[in-house]
Amino acid sequence: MIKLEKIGKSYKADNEWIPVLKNVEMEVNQGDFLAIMGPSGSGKSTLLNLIGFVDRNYEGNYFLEGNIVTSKNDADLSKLRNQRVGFVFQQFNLIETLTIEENVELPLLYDGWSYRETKSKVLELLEKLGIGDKGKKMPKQLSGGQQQRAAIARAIINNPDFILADEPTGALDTQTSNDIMNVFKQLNEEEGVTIILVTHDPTTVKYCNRVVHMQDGILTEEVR
Ligand SMILES: Nc1ncnc2c1ncn2[C@@H]1O[C@H](COP(=O)(O)OP(=O)(O)OP(=O)(O)O)[C@@H](O)[C@H]1O
Repeated sequence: MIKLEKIGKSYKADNEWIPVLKNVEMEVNQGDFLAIMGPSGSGKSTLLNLIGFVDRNYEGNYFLEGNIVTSKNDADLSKLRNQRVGFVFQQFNLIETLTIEENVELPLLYDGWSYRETKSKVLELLEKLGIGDKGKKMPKQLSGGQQQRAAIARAIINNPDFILADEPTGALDTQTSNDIMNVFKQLNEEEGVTIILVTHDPTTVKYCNRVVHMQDGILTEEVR
């Protein structure tokens, strides 16, 4: 599904180019639940942004379903981002001035759906994620775990090919972290949703079926 070949990326600091990703080779298959682990500053978020079509300044080749992504322009990349990827972040990143329902329906509206069509789809998904009664609330009125469920709903509402989750349990207590990881696990096992998770937390890794480690921009896969 995703294939990265010899990916390299550097940032310029004080007139010097600092390599952040070095010759990264990676394949992600449909249905994988993959963890990316590694110390702070090792390049995990840089890699995630590249996989999520946020960044296109890198060396090497990126293939999605066998098609090369590397040479696409910004407009094509933003279309891919809207249709193919769901993002989940540590701080939830819900829009504070919109209700939960409105937050979750946004990706559908961007995709050209009418308000009338989105309603039942949003309500069904909120119900499935255990926050069916929270649709009319504002994000601030929900607990961290409930907000993350809403963010997951927003990430999967338009059936993306894969979810990119950047430390999605980093702001949650242990019990709520486990609840959220179980939501991901259920989506992965029951609906075949492909998930790529950046995490510092070894306890979240037991939910994943593959683990890769990033160290100074070099990616290696753990043999399990
Ligand atoms: N826009 C940028 N300009 C310059 N340097 C950057 C930029 N973004 C990231 N870096 C540098 O690239 C390196 C990798 O950063 P990245 O955010 O990918 O690491 P990370 O593994 O995700 O870290 P963390 O776990 O702390 O989020 C760091 O040294 C960082 O300072």
